[in-house]
Amino acid sequence: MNAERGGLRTASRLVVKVGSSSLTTPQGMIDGDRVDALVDVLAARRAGGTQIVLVSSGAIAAGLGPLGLPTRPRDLATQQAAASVGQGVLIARYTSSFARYGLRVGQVLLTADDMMRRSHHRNAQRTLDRLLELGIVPVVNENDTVATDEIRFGDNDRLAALVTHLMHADALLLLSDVDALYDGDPRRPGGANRLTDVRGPADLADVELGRSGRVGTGGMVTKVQAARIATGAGVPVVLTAAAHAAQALAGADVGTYFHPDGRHPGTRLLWLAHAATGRGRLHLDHGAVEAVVGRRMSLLPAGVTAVEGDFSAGDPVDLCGPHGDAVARGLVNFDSAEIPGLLGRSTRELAGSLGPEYERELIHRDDIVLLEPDLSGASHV
Ligand SMILES: Nc1ncnc2c1ncn2[C@@H]1O[C@H](COP(=O)(O)OP(=O)(O)O)[C@@H](O)[C@H]1O
Ligand SMILES: N[C@@H](CCC(=O)OP(=O)(O)O)C(=O)O
Repeated sequence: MNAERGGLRTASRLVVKVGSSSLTTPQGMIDGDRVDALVDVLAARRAGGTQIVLVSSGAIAAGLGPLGLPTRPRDLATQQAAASVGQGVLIARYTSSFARYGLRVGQVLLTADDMMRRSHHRNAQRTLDRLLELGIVPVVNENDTVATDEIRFGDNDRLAALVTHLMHADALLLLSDVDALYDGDPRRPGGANRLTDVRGPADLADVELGRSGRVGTGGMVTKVQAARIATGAGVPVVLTAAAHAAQALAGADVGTYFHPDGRHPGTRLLWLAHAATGRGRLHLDHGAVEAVVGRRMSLLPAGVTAVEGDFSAGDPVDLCGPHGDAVARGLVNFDSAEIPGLLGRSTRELAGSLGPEYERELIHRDDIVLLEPDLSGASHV
């Protein structure tokens, strides 16, 4: 075992995320044996005093069988109906499985909004902290039944990374039906090579990130995004198969180890960077892009040429350059309906005609993160 992987053995707070494919049968039923096998590993670790937050997918997949659906539905309403049925079945199974060890579980359903808005975020953190203090194993999933297409995570990989950061966990374990990240989809003929370590984006340059299997949603793209969120916040990540969970937690050389890069960005900007996409778009002229991206200044109405979308003050919006590409994301100070009347005007002029409350930036510099133009949507925070 190398010293770095040993950190998983000594971690006192862990987030473990398990994907749908590791918990359900091809017929859309919970695979009780696999749930028990995972719980055996987690309960053993709990007995050693480690606090564990379990982020579990599988609600939609577990709802397919009971609803008589042969495959995962494509439309959101049926997915939500399946999740509504499946989440109950899933949590019941975890409850009885952990009860074999005298452990209780607490169901925590979160939305992207809960991760993004400061007050919700604090609330989620307090609840999870309290559950851990009480010796409960929180079982987290996205609140699929209320999430809409625009604001949902859809996969639980990024949600798990944000929970890791929120809870100041020492490590994140991502469990899937594949035993590691490979340089290409291992299902493809010809085979692929396992990556044992990822130290930064350069190690991923030649990796083909394929789509998900039958019941999962994110595939490797969201797992790598999740790993970047967590490692960017200074937390190591191991990606491996659920069957290797015990070895991974013992620090053995299984799966792929994503090394932390040591930076600890503020929680708020981390949510902003990795929240669901902006609720609207502000189009900036060259000068405004230079000010916001180049000099890290606040965004003033004078540099905005157009606004798109229907959003409220406090919502995240994407800031687009003259070619339409999103270069930054920020929490806007005005409703979308108010903004057209402010565009191109100086704050002094606005204050003179509309009142002193308009003498402010559209987005304050402290509420802006810059976006990387790559697959991750991750940012320089
Ligand atoms: N480069 C890659 N390395 C490993 N697995 C990959 C890669 N590209 C695509 N995959 C596929 O991603 C799948 C796991 O993603 P997904 O089905 O979303 O899992 P989960 O339900 O566990 O979240 C694997 O079954 C694998 O075939
Ligand atoms: N919240 C959803 C997660 C969807 C999903 O398939 O996620 P994953 O298996 O982690 O790719 C569910 O419980 O079905």
